[in-house]
Amino acid sequence: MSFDRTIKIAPSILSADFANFGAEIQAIEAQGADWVHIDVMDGHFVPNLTFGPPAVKAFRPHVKTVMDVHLMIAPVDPYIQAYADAGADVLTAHIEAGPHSHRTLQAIRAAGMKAGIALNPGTPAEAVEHLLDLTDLICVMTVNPGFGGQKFIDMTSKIRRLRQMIGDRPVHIEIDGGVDPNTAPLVAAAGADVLVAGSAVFKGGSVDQPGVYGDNIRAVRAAANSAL
Ligand SMILES: O=C(CO)[C@H](O)[C@H](O)COP(=O)(O)O
Repeated sequence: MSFDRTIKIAPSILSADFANFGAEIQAIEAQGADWVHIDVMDGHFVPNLTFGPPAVKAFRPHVKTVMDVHLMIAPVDPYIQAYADAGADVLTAHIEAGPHSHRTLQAIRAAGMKAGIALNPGTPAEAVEHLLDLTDLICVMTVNPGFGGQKFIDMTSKIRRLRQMIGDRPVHIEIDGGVDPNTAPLVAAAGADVLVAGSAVFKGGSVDQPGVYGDNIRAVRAAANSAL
């Protein structure tokens, strides 16, 4: 996985047809998705339950791009190897999930994955300042995590601050929650390069009408690029 700061669209399969993940992943990739975003929720760190390592392993053969796994679980450390074995390319843990994020990021890299750290809307940019040399991606939540389809919370000043703190390090800033053609320009202008979008990509489409996914992905990408 090489680093660049061009806009990347990462559809969240939280908004896909849960009875048809393989075909949904193939459809979004064929329609221009750059990464595939997988939301792992434990019903404890967030009030919703989704996938575990066996499901992520089952998605792996369908993902030809980047499998971006976002852990909304606590604790994280006991499960890092399981997600490496499942084939995650990027594994992101929340800074709020435990007291030892420094150790967690080291363990994710040691297991052969890119290491991400996510911040809830209430967590300031400075919380990850000591982690910048250990992280490949900072995920800025623009909703309170747990569900798709929520209203965007403006975190543009946090994104700007993070980009300033990151300097010339090869660190992605990913935005997760409420990203659509209206909000994408705000976050792109502030310095984000990976845009997670669930509802905005999957709305109106299906594996039988995959062109809608393509239209939706192009609309988010064009809106983001128009701000650069
Ligand atoms: O992490 C998430 C929720 O915790 C989802 O990835 C996120 O909400 C994307 O969905 P949408 O684009 O519909 O807001």
